[in-house]
Amino acid sequence: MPAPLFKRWAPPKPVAPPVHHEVTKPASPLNTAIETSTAENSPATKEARIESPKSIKKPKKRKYEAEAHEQTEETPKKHKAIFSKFEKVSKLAEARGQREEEEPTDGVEEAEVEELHDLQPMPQPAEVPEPAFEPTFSTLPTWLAQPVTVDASKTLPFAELGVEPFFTKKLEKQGFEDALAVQTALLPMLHPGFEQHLGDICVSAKTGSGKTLGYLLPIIEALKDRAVPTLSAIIVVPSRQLVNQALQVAEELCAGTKIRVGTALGNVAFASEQKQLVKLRAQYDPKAAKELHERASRHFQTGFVEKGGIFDDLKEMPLDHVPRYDSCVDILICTPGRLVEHIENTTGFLLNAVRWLVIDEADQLLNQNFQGWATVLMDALHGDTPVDLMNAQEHIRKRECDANSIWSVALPARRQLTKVVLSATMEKDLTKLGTLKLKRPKLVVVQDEATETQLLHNEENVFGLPSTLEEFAVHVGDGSNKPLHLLHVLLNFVFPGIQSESGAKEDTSDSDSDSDSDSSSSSSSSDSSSENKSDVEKEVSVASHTSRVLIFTKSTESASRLSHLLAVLEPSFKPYLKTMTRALTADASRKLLKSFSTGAIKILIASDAASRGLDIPSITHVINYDIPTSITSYVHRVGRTARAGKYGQAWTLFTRTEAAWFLKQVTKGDSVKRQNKKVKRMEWKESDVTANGKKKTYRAALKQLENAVAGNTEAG
Ligand SMILES: Nc1ncnc2c1ncn2[C@@H]1O[C@H](COP(=O)(O)OP(=O)(O)OP(=O)(O)O)[C@@H](O)[C@H]1O
Repeated sequence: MPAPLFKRWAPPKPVAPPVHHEVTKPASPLNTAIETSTAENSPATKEARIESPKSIKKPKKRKYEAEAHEQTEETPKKHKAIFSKFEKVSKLAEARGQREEEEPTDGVEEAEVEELHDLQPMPQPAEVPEPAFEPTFSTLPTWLAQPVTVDASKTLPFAELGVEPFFTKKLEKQGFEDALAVQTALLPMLHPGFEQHLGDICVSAKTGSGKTLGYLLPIIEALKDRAVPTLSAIIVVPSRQLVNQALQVAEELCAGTKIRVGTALGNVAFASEQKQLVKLRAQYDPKAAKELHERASRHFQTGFVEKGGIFDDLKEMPLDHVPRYDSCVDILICTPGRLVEHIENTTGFLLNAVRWLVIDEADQLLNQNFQGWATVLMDALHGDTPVDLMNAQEHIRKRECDANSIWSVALPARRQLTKVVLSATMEKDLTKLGTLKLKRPKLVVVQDEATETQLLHNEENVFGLPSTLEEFAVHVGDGSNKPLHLLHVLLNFVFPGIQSESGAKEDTSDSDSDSDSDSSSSSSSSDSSSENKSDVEKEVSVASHTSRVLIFTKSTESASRLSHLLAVLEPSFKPYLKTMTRALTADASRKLLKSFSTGAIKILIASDAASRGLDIPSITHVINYDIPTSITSYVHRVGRTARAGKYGQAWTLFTRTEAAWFLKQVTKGDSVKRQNKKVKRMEWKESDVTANGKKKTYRAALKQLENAVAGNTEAG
């Protein structure tokens, strides 16, 4: 039972001096220390010390004073009042102590005494929980932080979006009934009308969501009645393949109009590409011809004459004629490198009439920025046209501006230029977007409703995957048998039911399922595989199979090696297996992709070069044989399947050393959003993939490959 408050503060009772204390003890420090230690060891003091360390000192001091008062008769008068008070208090404390000893306190009183305890913490109101920190600011500008969002499932008839019947009929013929989500957003923003956005547009929409038609359709509609070609739209894409792909979509839409679509991708000699883009003609203008000849002669005297420039062309002109340059195309689809070459070296290649600049796969293009293409392009677009190449309107504008005429302000604007920047992995990186000199930009984000808040309020880059995509991951140990694991996936999940020529096909029903939480998914997938097997005839040939698989490797060399190994491991694949390498000409790669989309080829092995934009709707499976090097690369690779609402599967083989990055960043990281779906882990025993002599065949195939690399003629 704790002692009452007052008692603890009361000094000890004055005691009668002991007999041997006749002589007053000097108050030496040593004695004080002894006294202190004695007092400290007494039970009362111990109790007080437990209650409060402060309460130890005061009574000791007072005890000493009381003793001193009793023992010394020469107490100064001025301390009398203090001593009398002290005595009163001591008596009071003593009386109370006695009373308490006589009347034992019950629990209620105890509680009351407890309340008087001065060192007990006062009862406090319950803590008000602080709301989690939510920043009310964003480091992003408003247009990036608050994008226009469109639900990925939204579709609308093209006619409702103001598309002319001429084009709606065409689209219907192609099987496009309704506009997809990204198109429902882009068409009104690019069509002239009250919903038109008078500024630039950035678009972030998943792979295979129909971005190409979304930007091409309004441009082609606007140019439909064009009679004389003028370079009005430039579409920049990162690879030759994508140039051809966009060209195909544009040509289908332009059929029946006079719109001319040109390309610049470096597949032909530069001089002939120049002739395809710009036409030189002679214009009768004696005054201008005289001036130009005078300037040309001054230049020829200095010796600094630009080869292939206007003075060079002047030499070819008849008397009193000046060179004039006309564009041969309305829409130019090009790679950035070739575009820069034309801007710098093709006389008369002018961008003064360009009304649309489209940059597709923008994140890749801006990350590479080879030859500083963005800066060169922006200078050409926003800079002044050289005087010799100005059109009539530009000449008038220049004259009025030079004369400081008030009419210069009344002249029509140079032209309305709209930039459309698109990607499935659009990065909110202002330093990169800054090079594009965007004016009044708007960001359009196409996403599933479920992920809306996550994507919008996240300043990090978050990329969505098509909702129709199913992902699988296979751990392949140290990777020494990776080709055999790939073969296992091909035989059992991509081409189920085929008759294996190697006779090495095993049954998946005895494949070991993952024992962790993903095991259900693993077994369910095995089930789906066996369902597939029952769907197709028991033993079908590769030729009649509907699956098409795109296999990604880390380089074109590994693609070639893998192609060789697969052909040896499973000879039935050989006629349907091809490799896409950089060495292929544009024509050869176009033919290859065509036979892949028609089904003449079933397995295409490629490097990352094929990961962007490649649109072959019939691809049913993507396999990452070599793990991608970044999340963006993963998103683009797997996005080659499950396009435009079709079902698709993506498989990734990962080794022990790759597991940490892949599982943490790709399968569980926050950067990839997959609508309550998970990457399914698939596991089987190593013996499953090496059984039936496959290991032996694999070793023989490796040996053959070694010989082939060494140039041994005996190699098969
Ligand atoms: N309105 C539509 N209805 C049905 N299919 C469409 C429609 N518009 C486009 N498609 C089809 O969708 C597929 C994907 O289109 P597209 O290549 O433009 O996608 P993308 O968004 O550019 O993809 P990526 O980011 O991978 O380049 C194409 O095969 C195209 O024919």
